[in-house]
Amino acid sequence: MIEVVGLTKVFGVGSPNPTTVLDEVEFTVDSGEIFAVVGPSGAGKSTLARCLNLLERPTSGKVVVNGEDLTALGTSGLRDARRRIGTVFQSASLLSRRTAAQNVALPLEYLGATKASTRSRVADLLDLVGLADKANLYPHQLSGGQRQRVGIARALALKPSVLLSDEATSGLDPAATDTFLRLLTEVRDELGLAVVFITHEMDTIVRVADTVGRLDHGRIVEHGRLEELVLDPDSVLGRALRPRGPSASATGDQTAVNVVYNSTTVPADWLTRLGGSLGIPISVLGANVQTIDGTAFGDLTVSVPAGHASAFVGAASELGLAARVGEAPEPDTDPVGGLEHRADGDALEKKKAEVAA
Ligand SMILES: Nc1ncnc2c1ncn2[C@@H]1O[C@H](COP(=O)(O)OP(=O)(O)OP(=O)(O)O)[C@@H](O)[C@H]1O
Repeated sequence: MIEVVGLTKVFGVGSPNPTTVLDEVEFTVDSGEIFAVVGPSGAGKSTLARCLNLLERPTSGKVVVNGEDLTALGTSGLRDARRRIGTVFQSASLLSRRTAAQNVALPLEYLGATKASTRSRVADLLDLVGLADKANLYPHQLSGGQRQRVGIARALALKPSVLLSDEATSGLDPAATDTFLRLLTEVRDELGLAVVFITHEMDTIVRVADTVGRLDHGRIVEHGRLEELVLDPDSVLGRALRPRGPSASATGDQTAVNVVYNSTTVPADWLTRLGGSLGIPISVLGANVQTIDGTAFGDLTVSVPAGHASAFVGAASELGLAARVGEAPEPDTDPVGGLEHRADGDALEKKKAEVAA
């Protein structure tokens, strides 16, 4: 379990122009839970990742893992504390002159583990991520997805209780992303990890997250369980998690109504029922239905004859749908920033050095 309490990072403290990049960030991730953090470019995601794994000292606030405040530790304690949080970076950040097995062994060697115990643990870890047969290959001989799996194995080498995934699926093709996400949920379940999953890819969140937080200007401005956010017509995150193409517009004598529902609380034939009970024609102008954890979540815009919109909203609410007059609103903020960003060469080298240190 990881608890983040009042986490604040100010760059340039004491300078004339200090910059507050993280501002009282708070969240808790239980063991066995995946918490996704999403936010536009510049929101503070990388800084949050670096403060969580203590590569960066927060200005104030706490990072508490299984009851122990890691931020209170001195420099020598910090080295040990880092072991409790394993990190998978963007582009895996493997050392190019080491084989897959040697990369996974790195944290163990650093810890001073014996050669025999390192060999056995590395074999187990590569087996866990499905790469036992690639142990002696170098990073350039592996696919991007395989490199990320080596990254997971390395992050798990010291048996952390928290796994931090920092834009780890950026740049992976859909199949490799699928494999990575499946592996993430498997290790979460098998090892009971608390996972902090930092990303700008909303579709990955829908597939793995239990809870989601939206970071904006260094603050968590929205936070909740995935299913609740998806069903909330007023949530910026919810709208971004329900991607939908443009809807047709309601014609002159019709009114558009936006409807959001989930299949566990709404009868499957809700549309027919509403049309029948109200005695009006209902047309679908646009729709998205997606399945999260076996439950279908729908977001529709329908048109009803003008003058019947309020009656439709009332009847829909009685059936358990969230309905309101108007088209589905566009997000007022783009929570993902819409950018693919990749670590540049220097940043990668820096991260590699940090991992190796
Ligand atoms: N060392 C630093 N000194 C001063 N400002 C910094 C420093 N590092 C980051 N920042 C600023 O903090 C803000 C957040 O940066 P950060 O890299 O954490 O955002 P991000 O959400 O990860 O962005 P992106 O998605 O584009 O990578 C930015 O405005 C950035 O300029």
